[in-house]
Amino acid sequence: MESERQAPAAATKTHATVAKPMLRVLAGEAVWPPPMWLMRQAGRYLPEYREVRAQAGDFIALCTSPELAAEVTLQPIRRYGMDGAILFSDILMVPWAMGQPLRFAEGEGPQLEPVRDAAAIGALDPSAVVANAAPIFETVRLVRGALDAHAQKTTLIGFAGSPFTVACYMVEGHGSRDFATARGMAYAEPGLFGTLIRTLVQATTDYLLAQAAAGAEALMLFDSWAGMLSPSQFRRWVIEPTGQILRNIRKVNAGIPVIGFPRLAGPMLAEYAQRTGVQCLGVDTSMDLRWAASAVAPTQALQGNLDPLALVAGGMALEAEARSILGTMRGRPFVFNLGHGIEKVTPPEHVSALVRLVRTG
Ligand SMILES: Cc1c2[nH]c(c1CCC(=O)O)Cc1[nH]c(c(CCC(=O)O)c1C)Cc1[nH]c(c(CCC(=O)O)c1C)Cc1[nH]c(c(C)c1CCC(=O)O)C2
Repeated sequence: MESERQAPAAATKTHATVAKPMLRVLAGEAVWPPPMWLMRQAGRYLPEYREVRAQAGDFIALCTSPELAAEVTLQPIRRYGMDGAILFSDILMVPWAMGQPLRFAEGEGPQLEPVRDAAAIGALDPSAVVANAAPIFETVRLVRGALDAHAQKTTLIGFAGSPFTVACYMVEGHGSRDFATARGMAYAEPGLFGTLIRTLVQATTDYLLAQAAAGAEALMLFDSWAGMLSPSQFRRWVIEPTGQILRNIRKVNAGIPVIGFPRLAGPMLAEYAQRTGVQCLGVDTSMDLRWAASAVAPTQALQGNLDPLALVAGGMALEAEARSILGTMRGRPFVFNLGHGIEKVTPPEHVSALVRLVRTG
């Protein structure tokens, strides 16, 4: 879309999806009150999620059981009427689908068999992702079918991790404060690290396009650890691969909007916004929204950035933070969200209070 102000909804009614508030925002329109959803909105803070999770057994089984994964995707939509439904899966399902052994150990987070040399990286099979991730695309089909059946205005969001963040876990083998092994490899063996990133660009392109073909209406790239990089490394390992994925997607799917979330990017957000081709920028809690609005094009949407801990606290602290965000973003294409994933200790009724507050603008 060329300008902030769009034709009235009536003029575009022939395309039912255009009326969905989140898609209008991603197309550059300042819809008010803003559409909202929350990162990690399906998860352990919801008793109904914990029930299905227990039924599924382990986390990967849940991600690869289409009926159960569709059910947990829809739980926060039923409970809160969110404008966005994010596919229930995980960014590490791409390495899993390329053949890297993965498990989610209780209380320890993800554990992967690290890939640190040419043999291990060469053994990864990006061309196997679409076949191995078939149950995940089936989840997308089921969720989209359920949303369409109820003529819901909720937008179905597909996602992947960005190559850099996924590579961090693949090289390190687990979560880390600083991902020093992965970032060290990027400096010491840029050719090898580059091979891993290129493998991930291919796998991620295919994976996202398959989600779009199955019914995802928007896509999001999570780059949780982008903010650890120096500016030159950020250009090389975040902006370039993300831009490549966007160009690859555009060759096949000209229209699907993409949200990029380079967490803790700071002032590098401006270059990321200009050069990657994303329609919307996810902004983390640390970022001043007024600055972010000045750093991106007026038709580029912003999404964020309530502190997940304000949502845990609730009450006046939550209200003040949420109102400040709304006041700053009024008049711009904006999707209300958290600045990072919801905390598992979040009282579900605080989410209800937030939804009421945002809905009244
Ligand atoms: C880095 C990252 C991961 N996964 C993800 C990221 C990027 C966003 C971020 O920075 O938080 C993204 C993600 N993970 C999950 C989703 C599902 C959709 C949603 O947002 O509701 C999404 C979009 C489910 C999940 N992914 C995970 C859970 C918890 C598993 C469980 O239920 O036991 C869920 C609901 C596990 C996971 N997955 C990952 C870690 C580090 C962990 C362990 C930490 C934790 O347990 O919260 C990797």
